[in-house]
Amino acid sequence: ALAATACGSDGDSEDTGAADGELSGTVTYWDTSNETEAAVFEAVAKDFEDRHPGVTVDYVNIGFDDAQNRFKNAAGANDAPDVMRTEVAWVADFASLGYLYPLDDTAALDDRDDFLDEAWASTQYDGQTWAVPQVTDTLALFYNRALLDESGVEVPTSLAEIEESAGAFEENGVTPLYVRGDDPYWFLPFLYGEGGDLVDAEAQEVTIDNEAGVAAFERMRGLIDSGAAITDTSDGWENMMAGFSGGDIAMMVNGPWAIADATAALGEDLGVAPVPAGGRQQGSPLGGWNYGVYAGTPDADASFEFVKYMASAETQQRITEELSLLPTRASVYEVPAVQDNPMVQFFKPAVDVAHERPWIPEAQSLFEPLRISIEAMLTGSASPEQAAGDTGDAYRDLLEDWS
Ligand SMILES: C[C@H]1O[C@H](O[C@H]2[C@H](O)[C@@H](O)[C@@H](O[C@H]3[C@H](O)[C@@H](O)[C@@H](O[C@H]4[C@H](O)[C@@H](O)[C@@H](O)O[C@@H]4CO)O[C@@H]3CO)O[C@@H]2CO)[C@H](O)[C@H](O)[C@@H]1N[C@H]1C[C@@H](CO)[C@H](O)[C@@H](O)[C@@H]1O
Repeated sequence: ALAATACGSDGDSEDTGAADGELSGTVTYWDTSNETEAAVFEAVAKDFEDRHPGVTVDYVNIGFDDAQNRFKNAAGANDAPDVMRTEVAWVADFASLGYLYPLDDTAALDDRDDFLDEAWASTQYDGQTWAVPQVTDTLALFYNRALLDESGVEVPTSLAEIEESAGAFEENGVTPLYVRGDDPYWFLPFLYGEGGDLVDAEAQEVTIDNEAGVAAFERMRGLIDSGAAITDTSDGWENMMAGFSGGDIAMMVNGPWAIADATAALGEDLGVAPVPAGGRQQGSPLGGWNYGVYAGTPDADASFEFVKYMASAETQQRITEELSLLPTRASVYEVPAVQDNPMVQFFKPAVDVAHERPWIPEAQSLFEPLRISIEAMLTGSASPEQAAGDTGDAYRDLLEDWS
């Protein structure tokens, strides 16, 4: 039975025909966070029950791989979770399919002006708000201070400097850099570093196979051929974290979701810096996550109040204090405990200059063809030029009448 009274954040309650202040129902929340993050996100989600004894929170961690398809399959079968951790590039996709609840006039959207512009942008589609921001992120260079000091290497600011450092590291049996070859997101700093991009959404033009795009594939290929970087076409996350945590690899490119594990392994030896520049400039992608409400959620008021609680300044502060993930509310960056967090001090300015992607429904579908082309290049079945060209051809198939 649904008896729901929406309680505003200041405790007043509009009676929606139920016992005063009583919110009831079940909220199933699908989370994609990694193992270390999940411990915190589950505890935070379950604490909602203390505030609303009539509500049961069913926290389900489904991991990241295939999460997008799993939600779409579940929604297509009208069997989706009430609230879904929605990656910034999934919002337009899910909304265009009618799978998300429009949140503009619901309790889920509280103090909307407090959200960072770059986080808010990914929640908008076709003039409406389809999700509420959770965390924002970008990629950075994680390095092991002890290994750099032992080899007398300064923190590199460019891929060329990383190639130059290979000799010094080799003398200590250390590999300079790990670059993921199994996750196309990790290709973006190479692409932006050459002044390129996947597409030009304004001009409706595919640009991955232009001169800058080809240069990016060549830059990645060259870094690996030089011996300065190692990579894999599968199990990249596990291999990267094991090598970096174990001291075999001096540097890795990664995001805030890796801070907790990297800090546990390296402690004070962990340093972070901007991703190294390519041949033209330095650039890193903007990523992140939002809360989406399933369009067919049966206990809508409970789902809205759950999202309002999870995206609240109080909850965001707790998540940053426990995991060093980046808040999406400006007010949370004013809290001393957040201001004093060295990881926030580094990543917030990095996010402010990160490269935004076009929030169009097709945006998320550009990565799989890129992943396939990168794998072909790394396994030697495609030259950098062929890899760029194959990706461009795949994009033109996906994006009808784009040039
Ligand atoms: C190929 C995939 O391309 C896209 O994904 C992009 C994504 O759009 C980009 O924004 C970016 O995401 C960042 C993210 O912003 C950043 O926060 C971080 O996330 C952390 C969490 O922080 C951390 O908590 C934890 O969760 O761990 C997370 C993961 O680290 O890192 C993410 C990048 O990993 O990069 C993604 C590309 O990977 C598609 O959306 C699909 O996912 C597609 N895969 C499917 C394609 C299907 C066939 O079409 C195939 O059948 C299926 O089997 C495949 O699954």
